[in-house]
Amino acid sequence: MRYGQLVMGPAGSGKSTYCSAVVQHAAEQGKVIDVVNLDPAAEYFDYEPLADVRELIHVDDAMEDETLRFGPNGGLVFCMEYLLENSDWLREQLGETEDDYVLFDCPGQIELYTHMDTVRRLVQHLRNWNFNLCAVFLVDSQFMIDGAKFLSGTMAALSVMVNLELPHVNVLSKLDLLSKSARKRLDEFLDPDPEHLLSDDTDIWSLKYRKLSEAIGRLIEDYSLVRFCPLNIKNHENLSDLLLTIDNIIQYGEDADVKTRDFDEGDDDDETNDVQQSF
Ligand SMILES: Nc1nc2c(ncn2[C@@H]2O[C@H](COP(=O)(O)OP(=O)(O)OP(=O)(O)O)[C@@H](O)[C@H]2O)c(=O)[nH]1
Ligand SMILES: [Mg+2]
Repeated sequence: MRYGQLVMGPAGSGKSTYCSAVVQHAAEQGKVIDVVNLDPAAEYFDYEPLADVRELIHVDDAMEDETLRFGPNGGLVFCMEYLLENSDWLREQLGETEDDYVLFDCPGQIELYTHMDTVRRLVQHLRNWNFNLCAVFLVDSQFMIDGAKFLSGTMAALSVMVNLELPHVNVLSKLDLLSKSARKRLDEFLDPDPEHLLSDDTDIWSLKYRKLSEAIGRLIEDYSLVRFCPLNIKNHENLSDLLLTIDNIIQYGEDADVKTRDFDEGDDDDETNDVQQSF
């Protein structure tokens, strides 16, 4: 079994920065976590990727091609399709090492996750290659401190959850950038009461669609559909807690122990040894 996080979220939500921080955090504990860049349009990240989709196809290839003539968005969709058609490339790059832990730094084009099936098909491949995956969906906390934006961010997260059918963790990123008063307000959003959140919205559009917004808010609340983990990437403890949550979901660590016993000692007649091992 191998382990992976599919790091997703809107453009600029902090995906690549999160990947670097996780790699560094793991390294400080003597663990190796790799990152695969899946963004064909990436210009900058400061991790050393295990694999980089730009070596297979770059968004410029799709845009500069005389017959394709894509713009940046269509180009990106084309590149992701191309990656799927050439999934053997990714498979080779990933190798077959047991117990590997890989972060997949995805592009920031939200429609790839919300309603297109590109990422869903990628997930299928990764599962076939023995990856235990968790979707990590980042949303910039700066956009989440007003009622309407919070609902819209929540709906985006929900639509990814429904589309991908993967274990899912939502993360409110860039907490370090929030002012003190904004951080206080954020508490209201972490355990949201949508009716209260929407009571501040007074513009005409909000008033007109108030009932609809309230109904959506109630749905999210009543069914506990979406929860967010706040992340201040500069706070080690905070990052540790988040990673622990994710590691539990993908059973990182647990499976590895079980496997050692099952396969290495399964044929061993010495039962006392087995018993000792399990404690
Ligand atoms: N202060 C602060 N800045 C952050 C944090 N995360 C990201 N940033 C900044 O936000 C900008 C975008 O971050 P990226 O990590 O490139 O975001 P991304 O989601 O990978 O962006 P795309 O790949 O373009 O979709 C960069 O200038 C980062 O330095 C954070 O936790 N705190
Ligand atoms: Mg990025």
